[in-house]
Amino acid sequence: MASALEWKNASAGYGDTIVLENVSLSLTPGESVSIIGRNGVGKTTLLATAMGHTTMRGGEVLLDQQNIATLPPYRRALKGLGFVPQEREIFPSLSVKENLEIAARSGYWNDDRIYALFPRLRERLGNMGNQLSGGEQQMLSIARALMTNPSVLLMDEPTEGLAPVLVETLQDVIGKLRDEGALTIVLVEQNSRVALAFSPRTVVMDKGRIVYDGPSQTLRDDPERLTKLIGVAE
Ligand SMILES: Nc1ncnc2c1ncn2[C@@H]1O[C@H](COP(=O)(O)OP(=O)(O)OP(=O)(O)O)[C@@H](O)[C@H]1O
Repeated sequence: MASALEWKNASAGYGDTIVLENVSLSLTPGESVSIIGRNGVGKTTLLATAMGHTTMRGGEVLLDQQNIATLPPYRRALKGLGFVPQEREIFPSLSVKENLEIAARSGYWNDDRIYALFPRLRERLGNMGNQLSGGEQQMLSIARALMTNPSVLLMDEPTEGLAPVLVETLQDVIGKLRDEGALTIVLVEQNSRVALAFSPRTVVMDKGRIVYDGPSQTLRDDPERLTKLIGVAE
């Protein structure tokens, strides 16, 4: 099947530093994949390279089979790449409603669908971005990306720093997104339990390369192998 998003022999980094080395990864439309790996192996850089926030040294990034590697980030967003950054980056002096409105583009995701998915945000519509808990900020960051009606959603460690109960809420939300089936989703996740539960396919990165790309079940069934791959038992 044709790919929705593909990194093709992608090498990329920051200035003279190369972080990603010849990475190839392809997702079919509607597919979800989890990316795991220890700190600093290049998971964020993989997403940043799709978004155009790194210096590419070779290879291509294809969205709907079109090479987007030379486009600036905003053009990639307009073409259907949605991004939920690790830092959340919501606007602190805009209300929840304004944070959502500023991103809105017509399509499947509208106010009603967003509030059905995130009832909590409906209750906080008038709150400013800086008057939200960490969990609410994370929800707003995902909601804002959805309001752009992307075809591919890249999420960078959405559960980071959240209390266990909020991790569960968020897991429910991203599970619903996955089950709707229309979105292609790349989830970068430190929490390997969350990552392996989220998608049937998991990619493990190490030192800027892909060292495993296969069923999540295989890693769930073989904790020893998982530990070897990511160096942490969870
Ligand atoms: N803006 C930047 N400028 C220079 N080097 C960077 C920059 N961002 C990341 N790096 C370096 O690139 C390498 C990969 O970092 P990256 O953030 O992609 O890893 P990661 O797997 O997402 O880690 P973590 O799980 O800690 O977020 C690291 O060595 C990091 O120091």
